[in-house]
Amino acid sequence: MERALILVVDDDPLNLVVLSQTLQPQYRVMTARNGEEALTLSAQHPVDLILLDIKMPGLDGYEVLKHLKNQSDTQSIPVIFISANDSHADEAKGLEMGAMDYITKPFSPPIVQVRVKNQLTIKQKNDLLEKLVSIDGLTEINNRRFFDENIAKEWRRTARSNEEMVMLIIDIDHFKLFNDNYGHRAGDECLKLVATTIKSLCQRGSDFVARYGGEEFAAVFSPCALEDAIKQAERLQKAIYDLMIPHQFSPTSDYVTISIGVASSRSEGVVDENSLIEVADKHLYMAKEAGRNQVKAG
Ligand SMILES: Nc1nc2c(ncn2[C@@H]2O[C@H](COP(=O)(O)OP(=O)(O)OP(=O)(O)O)[C@@H](O)[C@H]2O)c(=O)[nH]1
Repeated sequence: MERALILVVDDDPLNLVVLSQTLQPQYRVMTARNGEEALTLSAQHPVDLILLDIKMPGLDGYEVLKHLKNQSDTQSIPVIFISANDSHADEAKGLEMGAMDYITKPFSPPIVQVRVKNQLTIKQKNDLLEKLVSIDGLTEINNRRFFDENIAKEWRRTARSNEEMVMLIIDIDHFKLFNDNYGHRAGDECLKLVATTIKSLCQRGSDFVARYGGEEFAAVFSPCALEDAIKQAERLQKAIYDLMIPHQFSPTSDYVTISIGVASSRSEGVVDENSLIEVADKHLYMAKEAGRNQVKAG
């Protein structure tokens, strides 16, 4: 595993050197001489922990912490305050604002090392927990919770940059008949295979896929033009057919097939992420009505 990345922020160059030397054997260390630089670096790099001096010219440690907590990308980075100030009121203020720990100067290197290690252990556990609650237990792709949290974020991001965003709702055809005839266990295996195939074909940049419901999946592409998403949906449809999972009870085909509804942020009637989902769902319904094993978009 890669060594954790620690950002040390202090306006005193000597402190930066001593803290870097204290941490460097075990961790990767970046340094910042002021609050502004700290915010820039933490926005640009996947920082695991910040050691933050309180009294600095310009933005002080409290203000830096406030900015970090206001940004979704940085709000979960643990912060340990380092300060010459050993007033209990200041310590309480820092912890109240969301700092994880507080070390007073002059610091002892072994204590800094232990406190850093403790916070990194907690962060690793939190990261794992965060990952686990976003993953579907059966298919091991993102779950509905992940989808709900990210569709709104993605909508805001593409709206800000005036880009086009597309959503696919993908549904396995006649899956009840599959379960009823081959058994629930075989149904589970089929779901896993379909999920893995969909995921492997949707790996570009900020694209994401999720299990949306029982035998329904969602894929979100952004930025993406509707015509390109339709081509991708057709590729998906073919890829699932090409798996040649026997489904002799399906009135549609001898193999498992999918129907896909596609909608874009520029489709008629789409004003937010909820209407995007509704329009994609409407197109899925049309694909089912038109005979299944096809893509409908608009
Ligand atoms: N094996 C298995 N089956 C599931 C799971 N989740 C949902 N299902 C099944 O998926 C089936 C969905 O059936 P329907 O909603 O009637 O749809 P369908 O039979 O696929 O028909 P169309 O969508 O109209 O083509 C039901 O039989 C559910 O029990 C799961 O985790 N495992």
